[in-house]
Amino acid sequence: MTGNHRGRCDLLLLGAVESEIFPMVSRLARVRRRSGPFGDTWEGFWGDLQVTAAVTGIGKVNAAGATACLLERWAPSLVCVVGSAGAYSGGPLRVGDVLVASEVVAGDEGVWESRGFRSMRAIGIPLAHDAGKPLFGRYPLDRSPWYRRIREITPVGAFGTFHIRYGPLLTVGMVSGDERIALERFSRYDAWAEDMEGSAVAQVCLRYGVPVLQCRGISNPAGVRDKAWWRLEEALDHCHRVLQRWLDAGLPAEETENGTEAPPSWNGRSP
Ligand SMILES: O=C(O)c1cccc(C(=O)CC[C@H]2O[C@@H](n3cnc4c(=O)[nH]cnc43)[C@H](O)[C@@H]2O)c1
Repeated sequence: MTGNHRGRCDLLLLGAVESEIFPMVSRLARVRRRSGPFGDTWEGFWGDLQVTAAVTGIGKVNAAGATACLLERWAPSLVCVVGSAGAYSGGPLRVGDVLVASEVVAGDEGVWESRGFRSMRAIGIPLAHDAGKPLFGRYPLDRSPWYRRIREITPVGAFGTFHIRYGPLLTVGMVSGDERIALERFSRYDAWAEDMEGSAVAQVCLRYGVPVLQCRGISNPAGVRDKAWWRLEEALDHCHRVLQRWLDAGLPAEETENGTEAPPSWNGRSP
């Protein structure tokens, strides 16, 4: 089915490529596929939760375009990004671990001079605003009730054979191509891992006032291009297991004394 469908969902699940969302789509009930301007969506149910899943394509432009288009059409209560990431060796993550982003950092914006880089903050130009406060490319994801809830459902530490950690994720347009670049990014941005979509999705969600969670399995050490070191399938499987635990626990409904609370807008603010 194609067209300009508009609807609503509790959860919008986004991955850059099909393998990042298909295992979750296959676990939904009553799945229905629809074509849209940014590719196909899959609508289904996880218990009572109405879930829409979509593939954004790789990189920030694909991710931002798809996110804006999907938010317009589906008005989700919550967005969740799943996928893989490369871990910086100076941080606590190892291949197979799962990183839940406490903040996502835009790693490409700023000024590149012969003597080094200057951040958006250093040049005084914000990339977005949250409740009137300028944001220069670091988007906190740890202030929503959903983030607090998932920390309770899946606390830091061992989860079967791997570890779950909560920490900063850097988004880059160009993957770290060797260990020197990875080390430089680790020191400059104070992030534990890198991906290619996270900050773009967060920035668009911020503009729409929709909260977002981001969960990535570590597929490789950042800066290592030799695929013999990569464990992509394992990383995605671990990421999906964590997401499944959240969904089984009833995300994204926010239970309160009075029943289900209206979702707060971005960053835990009230609408
Ligand atoms: O060919 C390479 O050297 C290479 C190195 C790292 C990643 C790629 C990709 O094409 C994967 C991009 C895809 O996966 C996420 N991802 C996974 N690991 C990393 C990483 O180390 N650095 C940045 N992104 C990574 C990313 O979000 C994309 O969706 C190729």
